[in-house]
Amino acid sequence: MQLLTPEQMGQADQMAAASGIDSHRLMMKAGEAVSAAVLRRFPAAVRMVVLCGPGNNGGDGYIAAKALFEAGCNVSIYHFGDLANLKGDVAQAFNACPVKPQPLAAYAPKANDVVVDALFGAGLTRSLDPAVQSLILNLRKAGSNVVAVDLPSGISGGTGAALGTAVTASHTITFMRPKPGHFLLPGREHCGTLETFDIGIPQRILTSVAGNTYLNEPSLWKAHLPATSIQSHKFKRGHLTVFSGGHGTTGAARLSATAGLKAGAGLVTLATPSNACTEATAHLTAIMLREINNVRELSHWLEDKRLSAFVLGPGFGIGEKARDYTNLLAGNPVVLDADGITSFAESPDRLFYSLSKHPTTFVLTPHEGEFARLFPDIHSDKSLGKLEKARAAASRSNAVVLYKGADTVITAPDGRAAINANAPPWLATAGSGDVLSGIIGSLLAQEMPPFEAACAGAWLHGAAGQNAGEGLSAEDLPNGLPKYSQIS
Ligand SMILES: NC(=O)C1=CN([C@@H]2O[C@H](COP(=O)(O)OP(=O)(O)OC[C@H]3O[C@@H](n4cnc5c(N)ncnc54)[C@H](O)[C@@H]3O)[C@@H](O)[C@H]2O)[C@@H](O)CC1
Ligand SMILES: Nc1ncnc2c1ncn2[C@@H]1O[C@H](COP(=O)(O)OP(=O)(O)O)[C@@H](O)[C@H]1O
Ligand SMILES: [K+]
Repeated sequence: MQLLTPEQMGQADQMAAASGIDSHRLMMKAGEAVSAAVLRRFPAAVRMVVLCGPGNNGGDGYIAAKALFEAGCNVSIYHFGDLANLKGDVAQAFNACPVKPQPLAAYAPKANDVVVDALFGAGLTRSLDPAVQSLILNLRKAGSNVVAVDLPSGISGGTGAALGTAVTASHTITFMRPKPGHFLLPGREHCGTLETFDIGIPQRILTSVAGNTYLNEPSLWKAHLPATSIQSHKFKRGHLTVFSGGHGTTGAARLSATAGLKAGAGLVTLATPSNACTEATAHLTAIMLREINNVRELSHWLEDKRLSAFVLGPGFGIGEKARDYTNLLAGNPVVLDADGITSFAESPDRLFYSLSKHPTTFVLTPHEGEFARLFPDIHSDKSLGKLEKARAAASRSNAVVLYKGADTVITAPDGRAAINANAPPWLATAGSGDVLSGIIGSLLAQEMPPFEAACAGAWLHGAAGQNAGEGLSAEDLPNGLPKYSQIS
C-alpha cells in the first residue's frame, strides 16, 4: 500500500480540481463517509459533537454534521477560529449546515459524547492553540469516544509526531491513501482503528504524485520470496554464515542462526572462535560449526563461493576484529547488527567508505541507540521524522537501513521506504533483534534483494511475534514464523 504525505495529498487535490473534478463534491463524499462511519460504529449514541476547524478538515466536519442531523441524530457543533474567515468549500459546507455552531470554549465534554474531530487534518503546520490543547485534555479526562477526520488533530501526517497535545481517537477515517503519520509513532497510537475511504480522486492522479513510501505488506516483496521447488537442494537454498562471539557470548549468534535456518536457508554455519567451539557444539545440531579466529581464516573461508550471506554483530564483541571482518565482507550480502554497528561508532565514515565501493548489499539493523552511534547528526536533527532519518542514513551509508522500534522503518539508498506496523509489543524482549537479523540473513542467502529481504524480514518477525503470542521469549520466535506459501 502506497502512502501519501500531506503535501502529496494536497497536490492530488489540486490536480483533481485542475482536471475538472468538483472539489466540493470531494468534500461532500469525505464528510458523508465520516457520518456513515460514525453511525455504523456508534448506532446508539445519545449526542454527536462535531468539532470543526477553520480549514477543509472543518469543512468535512460541517458536511458530516449535516448528514448526521439528517439521519435523526442529536448533533452539536463547536468551531475553532473566526467563522467570518471561512472560505471556498468550507464556507459553502458551513452555509449549508442546518446546525449552528457554538465557539469551542463553550464545549464541556461528557463521557457518552461521540465526538467527531474535524479541527485539523493534513493542513496542520504548528502546535495547536493552548485552548484547543486544553479541550483535548478535557476530552481525554471525560473519556468521550472520538472519531478523527483524516488525522487526529495535533498529529503530523508526514511524521506521526504530536505537535503539542494531540487528540486520541478510537477511529480515524482517512481519504484515498493513508499517510505516514497514521503508522509512525506516536501517530499510530492516536489513530485507533484506521479506515481509508475512496472519495473518487482518480488513480492516475494519485500515482503521478506518489513517492516511494509504502506500508510494509507482503505485496511489496512477496514476488521475491524464496520459492521451494521439487528440484531444490540445500545449496540452492543458500548458505548463511552467522559470526559468533567467544566463550560465554554465543547465545545471540545461536539465536540468529536458528532463525536463519527456520527462515529457509539451506545451510547455516556458525563461525566461532576456537574458545567457544565446545560451548557452541553443545547447543547445536542442524547448524554447522566452523572455527574462524581472525581475518586470515575468514579470507580462507570466503574462498568457498557457495557462501551466500552473512550476519555479523549479535554478541560478536565491539572492536577492531568486527571492523576488519566487515571490511572483508563488503560487497557480499551482509546483515550488520548490534556490535557490528557499534564497532563503527568512533569512525562511521570507515564503514561508509567501505560500502561506497560496491553496489548495495548490506542491511544495517540499528535500534535507536545504535542509529545514534552511526548517524549522530541525523539522529539529533529535530526537523526530521523517523522516515526521513532512515532515508538520510540509507543514502549516506549506501546500505539498506532497517531502523528498529515499534514502528520499524526500512529504507534503501534509492529512496524507497516502508513502515512496518505488524509488530506486537511483546517483541520487545532480549534476543528478539538477534532473531530478526537471522531471518533477514536467511532471505539474503536465498537471493532476495536487500530492501525486499529487510522488509520481508521485519514483517515475518512481526508475524512470528503474533503467532508465538504474548509472553514469548526470543527462542519461541523461529517456531512462530509463518509458512511462505500461506502468506497472502
Ligand atoms: N486531500 C483531499 O483530497 C481532500 C481533503 N479534505 C480535507 O482537507 C483537509 C486538509 O485541509 P486544509 O489544507 O484546509 O487543512 P486543515 O483543515 O487541516 O487546516 C486548516 C488551516 O489551519 C491552519 N493551521 C495549521 N496549523 C494550525 C494550528 N496549529 N493552529 C491554527 N491554525 C493552523 C493552516 O494554515 C490551514 O490553512 C484534510 O485533512 C481533509 O480532511 C477533504 O475535504 C476531501 C478532499
Ligand atoms: N514496543 C514494541 N513493539 C513492537 N516491536 C518492538 C517493540 N520494541 C521493540 N520491538 C522490536 O523488537 C526487536 C528488538 O530488537 P533489539 O532492540 O535489537 O533487541 P535485542 O538486542 O534485545 O534483540 C526489534 O525488531 C524491534 O523492532
Ligand atoms: K482531525
